Amino acid sequence: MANQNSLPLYEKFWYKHNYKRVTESLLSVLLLWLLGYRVISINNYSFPWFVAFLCESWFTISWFLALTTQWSPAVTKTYPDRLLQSVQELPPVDLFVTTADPELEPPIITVNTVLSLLALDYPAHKLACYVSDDGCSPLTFYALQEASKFAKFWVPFCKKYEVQVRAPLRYFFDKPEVSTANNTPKFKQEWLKMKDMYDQLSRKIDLDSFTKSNPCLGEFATFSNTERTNHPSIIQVIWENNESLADGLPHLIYISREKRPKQPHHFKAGAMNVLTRVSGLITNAPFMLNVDCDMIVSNPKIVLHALSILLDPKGEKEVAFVQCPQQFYATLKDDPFGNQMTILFKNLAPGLAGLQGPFYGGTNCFHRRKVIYGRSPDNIEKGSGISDEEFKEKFGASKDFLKSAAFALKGRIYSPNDINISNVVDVASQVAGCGYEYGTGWGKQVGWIYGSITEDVLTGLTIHEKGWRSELCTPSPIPFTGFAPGGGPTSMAQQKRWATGMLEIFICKHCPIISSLFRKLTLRQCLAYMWIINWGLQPVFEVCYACLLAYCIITNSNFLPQDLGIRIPIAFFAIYKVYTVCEYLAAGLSVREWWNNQRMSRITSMNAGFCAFLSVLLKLLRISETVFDVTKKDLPPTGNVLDDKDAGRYTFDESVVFLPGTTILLLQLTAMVIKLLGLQPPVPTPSRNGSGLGEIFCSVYLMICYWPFLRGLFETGKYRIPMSTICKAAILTCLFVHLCRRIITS
Ligand SMILES: O=c1ccn([C@@H]2O[C@H](COP(=O)(O)OP(=O)(O)O[C@H]3O[C@H](CO)[C@@H](O)[C@H](O)[C@H]3O)[C@@H](O)[C@H]2O)c(=O)[nH]1
Ligand SMILES: [Mn+2]
Repeated sequence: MANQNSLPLYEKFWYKHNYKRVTESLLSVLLLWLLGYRVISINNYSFPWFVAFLCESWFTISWFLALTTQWSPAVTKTYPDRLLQSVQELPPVDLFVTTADPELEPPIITVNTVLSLLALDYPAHKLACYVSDDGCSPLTFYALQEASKFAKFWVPFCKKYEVQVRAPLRYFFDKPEVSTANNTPKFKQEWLKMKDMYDQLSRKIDLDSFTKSNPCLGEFATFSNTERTNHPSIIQVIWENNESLADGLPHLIYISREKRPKQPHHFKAGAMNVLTRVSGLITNAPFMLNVDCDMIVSNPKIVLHALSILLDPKGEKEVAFVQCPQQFYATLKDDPFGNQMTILFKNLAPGLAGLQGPFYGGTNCFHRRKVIYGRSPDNIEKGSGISDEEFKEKFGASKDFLKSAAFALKGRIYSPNDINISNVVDVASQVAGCGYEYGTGWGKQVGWIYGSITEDVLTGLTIHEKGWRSELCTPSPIPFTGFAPGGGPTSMAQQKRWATGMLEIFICKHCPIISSLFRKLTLRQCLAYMWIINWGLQPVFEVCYACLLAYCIITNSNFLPQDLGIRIPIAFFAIYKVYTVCEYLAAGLSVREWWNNQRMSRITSMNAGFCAFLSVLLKLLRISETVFDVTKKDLPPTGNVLDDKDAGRYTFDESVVFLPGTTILLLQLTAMVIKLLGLQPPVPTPSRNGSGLGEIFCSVYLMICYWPFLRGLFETGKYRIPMSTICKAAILTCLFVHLCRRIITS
């Protein structure tokens, strides 16, 4: 462990962004002014005025939540060289990869992630890579076996030539890396050989050719008679670093936890808990890095950077986990689907780093094992302080596991020289069984916490509420890159899952407000959590606001001030748009990208967010349960992405997630038609004005935001909104118009 007197292994700097603060304060004043104006103009009181006031109050709250989250951003700087000088021996680190479905997550992607982990710049005998396969797929197993054979050539190649991106998929298809070492004929020869081997590997693990080759024979016999949701635990040691060679290959272990149809398996959180227990029995490293199957390491020194924080004398007492940012690779130009979240991450992550620390993002994160086992920062020095009985109740009945957990909690490294991996496999199968957690603390006090399909944020929250901090680690080059989901259905499903998960957190006993009042979550961190939870709440108000627009035009009433007060929302709108454009330009992004994000944030919120709200309502009413739908991961196109005209086109499917948006669009169109044909009723009270330019402008603006949907009404194939959705939306629109008419005639 680090020497107490040495220089800090990492430092944190808070930076000021006065320009941002001034503009945002000005915008806040405008928002408050608008609310104040609504309250004092008694003459304007009406139903639309009241609804508008309600929605705008909510938008103002959201604005303040975002404001405090981003108010005092910080960055950390790590010093891995100091780390290497100050520690006698580097600690072991367990590496976890999760995959769930060989069709949605092609094994070649998982293989690349695993290869990039095996090739980390860290002593190989201190690393062990565990792959959890929730798909129970012989192909994934076979792919990993082949990958480990390939790794014997690949890893030395990477280390010899200091390759930076150690995933062949990217190394061979990106622009060639330039370095002095790779200009020799020898290098070129080896490069060609590696590329050839990789091509063979990818051909072998292709889904179609594999299915044809009857995969249940020989080594794959364990997979015969298994179904994805009904099979015993399968644990296979694919590669064991027998002689503990520092320059060999890390252990590679395949795990498919037991699944039975009637037993809840808790999706990814359940998989993570199995990984934690199995690795606890085998290597029991005090630190664990977890990545999704598509998150490739693009900075091989990342472990050293993260450990600089975790082993720093101060960090050791306070920091529970180190989160690296999520960025995407081979993304489409100008972010047509608004899902690369560049600006969001740019503001949010440092903002959080300046508070209690970044949220746990589910991937690219280094955890301390004892924190995952439920340790609080204040009982670090004290013993575990609980009886054997309680200990067993918390961690389950496996004696071997209890022993390893006791070691981990004391922060001691389990000396594995008496452990022969192949011998522990039996015990490991037991802790990977689906009955193991029954009646224990797993998922409640220990491990990844159950109850939300964004288990990551929930687990991070339970750690923060114990008083731990977390840190952001952003060395250059960026440590991990993943694949951004495609547009349309995939991205909507993901956004809906996130918003649903956030709401589940809001209604569970770890709700940030409770945690802040009664536990150790700091107030501003609580507001930051509330800000992301708001992804599932704000959509309700957005949908109301959009309906209000149509209502005002259809009934010839107004909700916007018609005197000089109109200048307040106009000023807000103008300043906000100019300010956000500048923010994009300053980050080196285009105006197009800005616009795509502006409009997509309306679309995702009103569709995915609103549906998430409804699905949580259904869960509360016990009508349906929420599920974790895995995001489909597409291989990056081998051709030039920029040439593919269709790549950025919005696609639809039958999912109800598109219904709110389609309805809102039809409503605005109907309102416009009513206005243009002069079908609006006369103004109800003569002392009032009817709907004005303001309402028309807002409605037109909304339709421009919904451009992909507008096109979707007339396109063909997957670019078209399905007829069934259009019909449902049309029925809802008719109902709404009918209701409006009823209200005015009554
Ligand atoms: O039953 C399941 C479902 C998912 N996964 C794995 O979980 C990971 C994340 O799933 P993905 O479909 O890629 O979801 P994303 O929305 O891209 O993931 C983000 O959001 C999730 C929470 O919703 C977090 O768990 C992820 O870490 C975070 O990257 C993948 O490796 C999956 O293989 C499982 O292991 N078992
Ligand atoms: Mn993902």
